[in-house]
Amino acid sequence: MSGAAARLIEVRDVWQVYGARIVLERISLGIEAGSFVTVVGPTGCGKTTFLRMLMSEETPSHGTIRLAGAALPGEPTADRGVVFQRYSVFPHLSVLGNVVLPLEIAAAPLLGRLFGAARRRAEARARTLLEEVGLGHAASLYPAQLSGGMQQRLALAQALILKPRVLLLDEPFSALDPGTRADIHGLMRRLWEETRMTVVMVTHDISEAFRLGTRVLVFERPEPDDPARGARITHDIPVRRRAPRNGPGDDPTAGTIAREDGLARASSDQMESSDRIKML
Ligand SMILES: Nc1ncnc2c1ncn2[C@@H]1O[C@H](COP(=O)(O)OP(=O)(O)OP(=O)(O)O)[C@@H](O)[C@H]1O
Repeated sequence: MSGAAARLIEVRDVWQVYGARIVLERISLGIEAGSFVTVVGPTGCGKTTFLRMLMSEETPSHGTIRLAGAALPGEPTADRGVVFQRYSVFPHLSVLGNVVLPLEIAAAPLLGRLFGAARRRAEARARTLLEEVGLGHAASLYPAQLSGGMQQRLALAQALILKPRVLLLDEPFSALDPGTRADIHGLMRRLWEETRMTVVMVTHDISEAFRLGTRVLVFERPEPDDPARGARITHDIPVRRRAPRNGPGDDPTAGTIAREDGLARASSDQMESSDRIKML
């Protein structure tokens, strides 16, 4: 398959303008099916705005976004799952109920409920996924009874139950403590490897961006104080991993990340940029 044919998302000359303020300008890129793209950049540079456009929660002021060769639908669709930093799950539903709900809405959009055998099938599917994300024991609990890490595992399960082609993540792990975050990184990579879905993740954490991503995009405003200049993609960095020591079943998040050789040569500029971002 040629590179162009494998592109699932095609962004062409996208701008986003709010009143007199240009937030994003000249954003063009292709995202290959199965890639894990991470987006970093200073606060307020338009990362979430970019993600919201991929979700169809916002329309670009200018330019086009295509998904699988067709114009992006005008509203969010089940083939694009999403997880936010917080509040992705419904507090009044049990853990199981939260994961069954997307199946109910997809199968019975008017009632939003399934009954009898259809409900049992949906619950069995949800329980399997809950086991996969490490929440098999927590199916009858409510979100308020879960730790932050468990809530984000639940949010991932809820986003994955409809098997989206694209998973959009907006700082999903940033509120977690470092140990919990490391665990969920392992889970995220395993889910990504198993499903081969395409992931676009916004993060403030540059080491997380390189640990999880196959490609890191840096958004930056060339003139931060000039409202007439929006952010652009200033660096587009492929990431490759060294093989794990004991084979592919080993720790998928082992921190052995290296840049593509060609880019390593140009990386001092990029590291300066990365350091700047880290400090913001
Ligand atoms: N609907 C809107 N109307 C007006 N301005 C908006 C709107 N949405 C976002 N903005 C502005 O666009 C800019 C970019 O916001 P965005 O949330 O995309 O940035 P970000 O890079 O995700 O920031 P952070 O890293 O702090 O989360 C901000 O100045 C924000 O105030």
